[in-house]
Amino acid sequence: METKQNGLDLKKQPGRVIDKPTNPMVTPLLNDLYQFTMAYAYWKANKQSERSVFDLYFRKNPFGGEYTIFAGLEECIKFLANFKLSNEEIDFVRDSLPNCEEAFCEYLRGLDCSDIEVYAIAEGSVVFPKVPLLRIEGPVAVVQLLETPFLNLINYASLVATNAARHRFVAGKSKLLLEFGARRAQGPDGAISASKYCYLGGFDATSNVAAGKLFGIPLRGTHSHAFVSSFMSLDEIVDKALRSSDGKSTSEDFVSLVQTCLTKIQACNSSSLCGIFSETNKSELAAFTSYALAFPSAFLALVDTYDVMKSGIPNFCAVALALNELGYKAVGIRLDSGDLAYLSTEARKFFLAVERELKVPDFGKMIITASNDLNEETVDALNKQGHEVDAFGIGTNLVTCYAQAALGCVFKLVEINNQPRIKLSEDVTKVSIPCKKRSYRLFGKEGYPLVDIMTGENEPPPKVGERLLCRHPFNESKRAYVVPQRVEELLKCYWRGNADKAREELEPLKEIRNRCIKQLENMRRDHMRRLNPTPYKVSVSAKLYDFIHFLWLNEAPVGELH
Ligand SMILES: Nc1ncnc2c1ncn2[C@@H]1O[C@H](COP(=O)(O)OP(=O)(O)OP(=O)(O)O)[C@@H](O)[C@H]1O
Ligand SMILES: O=P(O)(O)OC[C@H]1O[C@H](OP(=O)(O)OP(=O)(O)O)[C@H](O)[C@@H]1O
Ligand SMILES: O=C(O)c1cccnc1
Ligand SMILES: [Mg+2]
Repeated sequence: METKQNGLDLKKQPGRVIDKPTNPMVTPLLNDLYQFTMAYAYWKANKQSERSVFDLYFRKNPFGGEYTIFAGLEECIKFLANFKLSNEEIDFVRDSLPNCEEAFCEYLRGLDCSDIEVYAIAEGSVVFPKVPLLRIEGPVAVVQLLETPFLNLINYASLVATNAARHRFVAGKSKLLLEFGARRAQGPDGAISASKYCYLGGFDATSNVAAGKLFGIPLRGTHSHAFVSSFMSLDEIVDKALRSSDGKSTSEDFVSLVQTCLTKIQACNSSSLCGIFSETNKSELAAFTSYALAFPSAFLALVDTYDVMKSGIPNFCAVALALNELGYKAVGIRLDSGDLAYLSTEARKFFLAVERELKVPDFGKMIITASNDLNEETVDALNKQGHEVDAFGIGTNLVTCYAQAALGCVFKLVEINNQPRIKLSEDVTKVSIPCKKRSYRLFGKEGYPLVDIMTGENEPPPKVGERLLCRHPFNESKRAYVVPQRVEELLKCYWRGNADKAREELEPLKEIRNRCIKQLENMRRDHMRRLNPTPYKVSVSAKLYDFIHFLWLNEAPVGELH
């Protein structure tokens, strides 16, 4: 039987209060039925406590790339710390299993994760296929009950974090990336998880208020077309007074001030301004003016409701100039349709012309935000054409991971009762790597990671400056000697029921995000490029290679030809 901590609450040990999972739906029942049927069958066979080791890993990087961002670990640890089946849940399991004996229910009632150990790569790390992201050890029936929830918590988190990182890569470091996906995400958890993990993957902010509150992610937003089209005319604006930013004076009629500014722009004889517009849409001007009255120090406008260059931009500039006269600085515009390269360039020219003609310092530096079905390809295309966008608002393609539906992490038994296990397949990429293993990242002379290597648990670790043979796990001819300049052990202990032994603390999201950004910056550029990136090498030690192939031959039946 599992060793209990004498009824001690695992999540409330001194100095180690671990919250519940973010989503209250994450309970032991968020599981596949077969985990419970297997748990029952293990229990019937009196095998439930056999010490097992499982690896959680993926087989192929997503989005046609050669890297993945590991995310979701914190939620797994929260799940472990709070793992307990309620009486109601046990009743449901009893009713869901045929012939369930009461003694099994008693066994379930006593289960927690005090006898589980989890070793993991730090969340936010750049990771590669086949290398375990997590190694989970414990009584086989309990570990089996962790498979589905862990995969659920890691698969989407890592996929969307990787998607975010890829968008960051094409957009470049200097651009502001805003996640706008809540309305298009796959349900409430999709929205909350997307906001969290897009931030982890390098986005700057989210429009999702709940995610801002839950995780402290910066909130950003503009306004929608509905706000613009809800206005009919300037006469709707009743309270027209606006105090100056220093509070020393008040414009009693900000609407007239805006109209005067519009006339000023119209009267400019600059070739960049005149001829572009004559009459602008007055209901749009009313909307912008109202928005500025509500947010004089954070004014920005969605300028594509009627016509970007003939109406939206001149109207925005009129309101921005009026604000400027009262000591405020407008923030900028959002473009949500049309040719974003062309329109952003034209908008910038217009702002610069206003700066020059009307002598308004920094007017040319207005922030131009672009949105509308953006994805890696469109951002890349915009870069190639040349554009003046400062911020990208990205929703649907980012949070739904439109380019790839799932990461495909798996959870495989690699050892039980100290006996290594292997899963064979016709497809070599699906053969599991047996044994309780350690893994290391080896860094080269230039500071970049060169190769990840897995070894048996008891092999001596790779040493700096010492030549080491790294072998492809399945392809005999692929091997290389490496002399590492730095060695980093990848798997660290994040959970053990026995709180007296050291384990890694859970980190704030911001630190995880920093790790992700730093590690991505330290990858060799050819692994990162979008077209035909070079695969990063994942290897095993010579000893583990030999053992894998010995076990493979041992387990694979010899065919007979007739
Ligand atoms: N310069 C550009 N190069 C490549 N793609 C672009 C460029 N500008 C915009 N896009 C993308 O082209 C698509 C245009 O979308 P769509 O055909 O729906 O037109 P739209 O501008 O939204 O028109 P509408 O106002 O009628 O909705 C979007 O996915 C957008 O991100
Ligand atoms: O395009 P996404 O990447 O998903 O970004 C979010 C979109 O959501 C908003 O409008 P919405 O799409 O609801 O309306 P619209 O398509 O008419 O602009 C916004 O204007 C963006 O277009
Ligand atoms: O704030 C915005 O501009 C926004 C938010 C969500 C979706 N689209 C746009
Ligand atoms: Mg849209």
